[in-house]
Amino acid sequence: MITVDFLNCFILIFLCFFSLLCYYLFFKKPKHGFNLPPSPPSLPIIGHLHLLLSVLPHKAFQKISSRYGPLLHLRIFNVPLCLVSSASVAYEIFRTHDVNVSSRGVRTLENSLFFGHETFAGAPFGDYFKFAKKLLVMNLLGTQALERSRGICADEIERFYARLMDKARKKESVEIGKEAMVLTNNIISKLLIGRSCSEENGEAEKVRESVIKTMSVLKKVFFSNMFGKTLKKVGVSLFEKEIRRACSRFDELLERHLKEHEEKPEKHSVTDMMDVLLAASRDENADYKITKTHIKLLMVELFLGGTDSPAKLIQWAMAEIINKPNTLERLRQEMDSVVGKTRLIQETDLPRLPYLQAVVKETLRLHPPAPLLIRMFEEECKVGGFSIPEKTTLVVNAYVVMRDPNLWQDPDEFKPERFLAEQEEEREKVLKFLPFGSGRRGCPGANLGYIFVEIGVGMMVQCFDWIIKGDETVKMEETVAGLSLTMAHPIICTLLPRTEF
Ligand code: HEM
Repeated sequence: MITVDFLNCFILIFLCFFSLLCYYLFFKKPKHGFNLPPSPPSLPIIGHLHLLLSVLPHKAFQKISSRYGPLLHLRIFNVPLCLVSSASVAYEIFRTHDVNVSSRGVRTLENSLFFGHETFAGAPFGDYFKFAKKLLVMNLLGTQALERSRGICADEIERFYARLMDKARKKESVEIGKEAMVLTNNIISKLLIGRSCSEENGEAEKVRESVIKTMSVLKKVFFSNMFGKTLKKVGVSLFEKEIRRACSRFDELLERHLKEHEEKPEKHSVTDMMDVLLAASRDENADYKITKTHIKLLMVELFLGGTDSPAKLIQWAMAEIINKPNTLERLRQEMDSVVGKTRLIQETDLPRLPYLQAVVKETLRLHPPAPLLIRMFEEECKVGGFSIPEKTTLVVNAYVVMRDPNLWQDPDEFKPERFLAEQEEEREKVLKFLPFGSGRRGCPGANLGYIFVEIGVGMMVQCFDWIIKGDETVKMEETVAGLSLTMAHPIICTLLPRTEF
C-alpha cells in the first residue's frame, strides 16, 4: 500500500514538473504583449543558458542562429538578450539606432580600479565618453596624430627585426605570438607613456603578463557583470583576489609613470598621451573634469587594446601565410617590387602594398579578435519589425556575419584577393565587414591597429623564412583567451634570414 502511494506521489510530482517544463517550452508568452523576435525553446529559470555553455561563445551563438534565425530573443536567467547574426539586421541597428545602442550597459564594481569608476569602454554614451573620445582622436588615434607616430613605428620595427635576427643566428625557436606582443606593446607604450618598458629590469615582461592576466579577469567579470546583480555579486566575490591583483599590477606601473610625468616633464621631449591627459585634468575650462583615476583607466584600456588584439592578429595572419605558399609568394613579389631588398619596410610603404593590406583584412574577416560585439538597447525600439524592450543586451555575432555564405563567396576560405576586387564603400553599404565594430562605439584604434599588423607582418615576410618543426602546417584551431579569439596552438618555428641590412 505504501509503495502504491509513493508511486502515485512520484507520478504526480513528475507530471507537475513535466507540465511546467512544457509550459515554459511551448506556451509561455512574453510579458507586455511584446512582439519579440523569435526565441528558441528555453528552460525554466536558466532560460537559454544551457545553449551557451561553450569555450567558444561565438560558435555557440552561431549554432543557435543557424537553427533558429538571424534575429533572436534569448534569456539568460532574467537577462534579456537580442542576438543578431546577419549583416542586414546589424546594418539596420547601427544605421537607425546607433545612439540607442551606444552604451555597453556595464555596471561598476566598488573599490576596484577597473570597475569601481567609469572606464572608457564601459562608460555610457555621455559627457565623459564624448570628451575622452575627442582627446583620443585628436592626440593619439586620429589621422594627424598617427603621422606623429611614424618615427616610433620605424624605431620599433628595427628593434623587432634585430631581435628576430639575433634568434635566427642563434638558431633559437621563436613563438610568433609572444614576439608580436613585444612589438605591439613597445609601440603602444611609447605612444602612451613616451618610452617602451625596459626589457632589462623585467618591467616589459611584467606589463605583457599583466595584459594577459587582465584580459582573462576582464572576461570573467564582464560576463558575471552582464548577467544581473546576483551573478555580479557572485562573480565579484569569486574573482575578487584576481581582480585586485590585476588592478594593482597596472596601478603600481601607472602611479610611477604619472609621478615621473608630473615631476620631470623635461625628461621626455615628445608629448605623449599621458601628458595630454594630465594637461586636460589641470585645465579649468575643460568640457569635462577628468581625474587621475580616469587617466589610469584610459591608459590601461589603451595598453590592452593596443597590445592584445593586434598581436593576436599578427599571429593569425602569419599562420595563414605559412600554410599558403601562394599567398606568401605573392606577398613577397609585392614587397620586393615596392620596398626592395636593401632596406626595411616603413609605415610610408603601406599604402603601396595593397596585397599586404588585403591579407590583413582577410585575416580580420576570418579571425576577428573580438568576434562578439556587445552593447545595450537603452530604450525600447523596433528592429526587423519586432519589438526590442529597453535594457536588452545586444550581441552582434560579427564572426558569423563575416562568414555568411550569402555575402561572401567560399566564406571559410582564406582568399585575400576578394579585398582587392571589392571597394570599401560596397562593404560599408551592407556592413558585412565589421571586425572593428561599427557606429559611435566602433573601435577608435582601427587605423593604428592596421598599421601595427601590416608593418609587423610585412617585416616578418620580407626578412625571414618561417620553418615549422617537421615541416608541418600550422594548426588553426580556435580558443578564446580573455575576451579575444586566439590560436589554440601557439606557432613555434625557426627562422632563416632572407635579407640582411
Ligand atoms: C587589430 C586590432 C584591433 C581590433 C580588431 C579591435 C577591435 C575592437 C572592437 C571590435 C571593439 C568594439 C567595437 C564595438 O563595440 O562596436 C573595440 C573597441 C575598442 N578598441 Fe579596439 N581593436 C583593435 C585595436 C585597437 C587599438 C590599437 C586600440 C588603441 C590603442 C584600441 C582601443 C579600443 C578602445 C578604447 C575601444 C572601446 C571603444 C568604445 O567603447 O567606444 N583597439 N576594438
